[in-house]
Amino acid sequence: MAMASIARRKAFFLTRNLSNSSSADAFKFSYSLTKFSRGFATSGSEENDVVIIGGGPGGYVAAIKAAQLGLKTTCIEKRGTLGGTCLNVGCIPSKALLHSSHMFHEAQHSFASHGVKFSSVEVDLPAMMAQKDKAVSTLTRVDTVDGANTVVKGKNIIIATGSDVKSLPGITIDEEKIVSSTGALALKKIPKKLVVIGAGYIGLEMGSVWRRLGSEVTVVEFAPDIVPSMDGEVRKQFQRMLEKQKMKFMLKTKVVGVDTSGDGVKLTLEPASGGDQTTLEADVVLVSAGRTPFTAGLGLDKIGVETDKVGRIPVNERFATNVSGVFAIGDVIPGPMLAHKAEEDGVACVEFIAGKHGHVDYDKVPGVVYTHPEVASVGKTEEQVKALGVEYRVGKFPLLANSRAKAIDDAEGLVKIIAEKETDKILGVHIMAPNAGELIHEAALALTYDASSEDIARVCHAHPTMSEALKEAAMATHDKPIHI
Ligand SMILES: Cc1cc2nc3c(=O)[nH]c(=O)nc-3n(C[C@H](O)[C@H](O)[C@H](O)COP(=O)(O)OP(=O)(O)OC[C@H]3O[C@@H](n4cnc5c(N)ncnc54)[C@H](O)[C@@H]3O)c2cc1C
Ligand SMILES: NC(=O)c1ccc[n+]([C@@H]2O[C@H](COP(=O)([O-])OP(=O)(O)OC[C@H]3O[C@@H](n4cnc5c(N)ncnc54)[C@H](O)[C@@H]3O)[C@@H](O)[C@H]2O)c1
Repeated sequence: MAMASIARRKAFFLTRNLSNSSSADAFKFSYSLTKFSRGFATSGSEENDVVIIGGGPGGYVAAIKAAQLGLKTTCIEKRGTLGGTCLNVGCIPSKALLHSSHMFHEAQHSFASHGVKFSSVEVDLPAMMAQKDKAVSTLTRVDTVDGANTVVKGKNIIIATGSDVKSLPGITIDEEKIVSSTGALALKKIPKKLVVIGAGYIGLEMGSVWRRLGSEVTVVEFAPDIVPSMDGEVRKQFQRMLEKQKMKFMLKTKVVGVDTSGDGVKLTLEPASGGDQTTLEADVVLVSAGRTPFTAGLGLDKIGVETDKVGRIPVNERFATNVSGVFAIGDVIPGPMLAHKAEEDGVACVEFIAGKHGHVDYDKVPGVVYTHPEVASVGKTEEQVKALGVEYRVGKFPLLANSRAKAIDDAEGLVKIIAEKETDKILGVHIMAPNAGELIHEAALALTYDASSEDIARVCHAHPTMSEALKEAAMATHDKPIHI
């Protein structure tokens, strides 16, 4: 039993494996604790202004913000470390492996053309995993303290319990042969054949990691397209690029059975619309068909907090649930399941609790797939704009015409801007580029301030940078680009 505190931040964090107490009040939990930091924690019957359940990007950010606003705050986390899914088994370890595997791939396939030669290059998987673990552990600071049981009370409760992998009927995740993202981040050897179920964020990122390290990767996707939420034109180029990297796709296909009785796994597949079955063999199968809100053990029904048919907790614009004093944020509520969105929820939620104003615009939350090149977007896709019946213009600029991308010989991709025809207001920006996840924020800022494509085009951009591709695409939207 442990307590974690981030003393310099003044919020108070408890980490302990929490299960619902037998009490009818679902939010009275017992803890072993107690050591308090800077007067922001509570003890025994002392009441907090805010109690936050879950120490992921939603919960811990809400806790820090609440403490900054002078609210007496306790954040309860059942893991031994803060950071939630994102830091422990999500964003950070996956980006560490994406980076390491990209370096290996570059060393194998690109260094020689830059005049960097060596006789051989090999993967040291334990060292790669150790580097990933170091990235995680240096970000999860925890001081643990044992103590006696107590009850934590709060005037306001924020549920920030996140999400868990969505299981598929008839497929049991054992984290060895059939893995979730958590298992895929910690494989002990490189699988010869990896089958990925679901061509979404996790499938394409983790599929890329293992493909670069040498696995044959086949992605089975139920929908007709990969990453169904992505702009159609960008998605087509993205798929072609992944296929060039030798990732195989079986679209409009569903997995209807798995047999793990032999050495590997035998999958039975069927067209999504029904038809003849086929089989596929794998050493490891990654289940990445989405994530589901996690509220197990909270006893929400006991206090009457409603959930929708997929288990999410509906909230209003102030993040309030249907029960007074109970709020919810992050993956457990509707909206994109992204760490930065959970953080924004957390900040806005406690601002409301503190009597201030908060705001999160889900239409302007950037999304990034951290493959190589990365694919990032903010705002609407062309399909969404069309469906709204808005008249629009599209401006595009290929990376092939960008001097920085050419200089570093990494010029696959494009910038695409969609703007309202009448006003030139930017409605959506989609970027496929090596560093698209960084480039997208200029577009996010532009959308937030209702900028026009001309506004971006008239900003002086440093040369040579890939950001110039955004400027040129903006020029192409309302006028003409210079360099094509
Ligand atoms: C492999 C992978 C890669 C990802 N990569 C990215 C990325 O690159 N960028 C991005 O934006 N998003 C990414 N995500 C998504 C991101 O991790 C989530 O959107 C984010 O973590 C949600 O934050 P949260 O605070 O809502 O929930 P979580 O991070 O899930 O945190 C919830 C916390 O609550 C705790 N908890 C649950 N129940 C209780 C309880 N009863 N008592 C106490 N504590 C409890 C859990 O232990 C957990 O630590 C990734 C996800 C995965 C799986
Ligand atoms: N870079 C990032 O920001 C990042 C990285 C990883 C995860 N995440 C977050 O984590 C969440 C979960 O990721 P994910 O990749 O599991 O989900 P996802 O929603 O991104 O993709 C799931 C894919 O699986 C497909 N699918 C669903 N059921 C299927 C079935 N039975 N057979 C075959 N395909 C099926 C869906 O059509 C979809 O394309 C995402 O929503 C994302 O927000 C974000």
